[in-house]
Amino acid sequence: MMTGLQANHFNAGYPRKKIITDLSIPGLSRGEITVLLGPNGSGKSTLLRSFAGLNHATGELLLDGQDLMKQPFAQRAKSVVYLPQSLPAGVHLHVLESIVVAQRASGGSYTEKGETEVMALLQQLGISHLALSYLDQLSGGQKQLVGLAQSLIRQPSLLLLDEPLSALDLNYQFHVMDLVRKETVKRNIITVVVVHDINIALHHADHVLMLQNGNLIADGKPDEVITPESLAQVYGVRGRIERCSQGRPQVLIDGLVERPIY
Ligand SMILES: Nc1ncnc2c1ncn2[C@@H]1O[C@H](COP(=O)(O)OP(=O)(O)OP(=O)(O)O)[C@@H](O)[C@H]1O
Repeated sequence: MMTGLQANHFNAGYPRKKIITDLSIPGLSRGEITVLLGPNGSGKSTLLRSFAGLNHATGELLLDGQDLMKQPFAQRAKSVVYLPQSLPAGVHLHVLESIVVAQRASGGSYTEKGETEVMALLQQLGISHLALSYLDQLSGGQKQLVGLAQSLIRQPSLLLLDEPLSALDLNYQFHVMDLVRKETVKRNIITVVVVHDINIALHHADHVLMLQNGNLIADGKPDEVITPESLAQVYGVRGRIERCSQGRPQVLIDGLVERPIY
């Protein structure tokens, strides 16, 4: 049986607006982080939400050979977790309660072992001191970390994170991507993360997908996908790939291409 995630002739969008058309992804492996890149409005959130069954979509979406599109929503929600760009506002629960609710939503029950697991996760994320704080009293970055804890505790096979770093400082961005990597490997799950920072993708991704106008225009290893040519074509910028002192590639942007594509 083929393990991992595969999409065939996948279409997604809104009642009067097709966004993703005839997209095929040959394979995203378990134990790997895939970063989904693309300009604003290119369809990244639409694609992630439709993988989670939250948007209208057609086509085939195979998780370990099983077509998620044929599963009832409740069944799909046991293996696929989508973390939106921001948590819903006005939820008057404290952090611990909100994570217990997430755990129960996936069929888990709050046992002593479960409680130890929740506290260990909060500790790893550096937010155990916030366990009894109310969600609506947290900073944007703290809310993102709680959202990540709620997602991980649900033990998905497919973890979809929509801009989980956008409110985090530089140190936390690295810390969180490191943690996501460890959890992805330890739990042997498929993780797809939307980020805008190309250097985060170069540094942390095993695999990169690049979207433009709802089309998948590149799919491969970070240094195969992130090239001066793709940066010019997709983002309309002139970029160089240089090596930092530790030999890692990083992108430097010199300016816009003369005739921007968009
Ligand atoms: N609920 C909706 N109804 C109709 N059109 C929508 C809806 N949500 C998004 N769109 C449209 O779908 C297209 C893709 O939006 P999407 O949010 O998927 O892009 P994105 O790549 O995630 O963008 P960003 O980087 O800005 O978050 C845009 O043209 C947007 O206007």
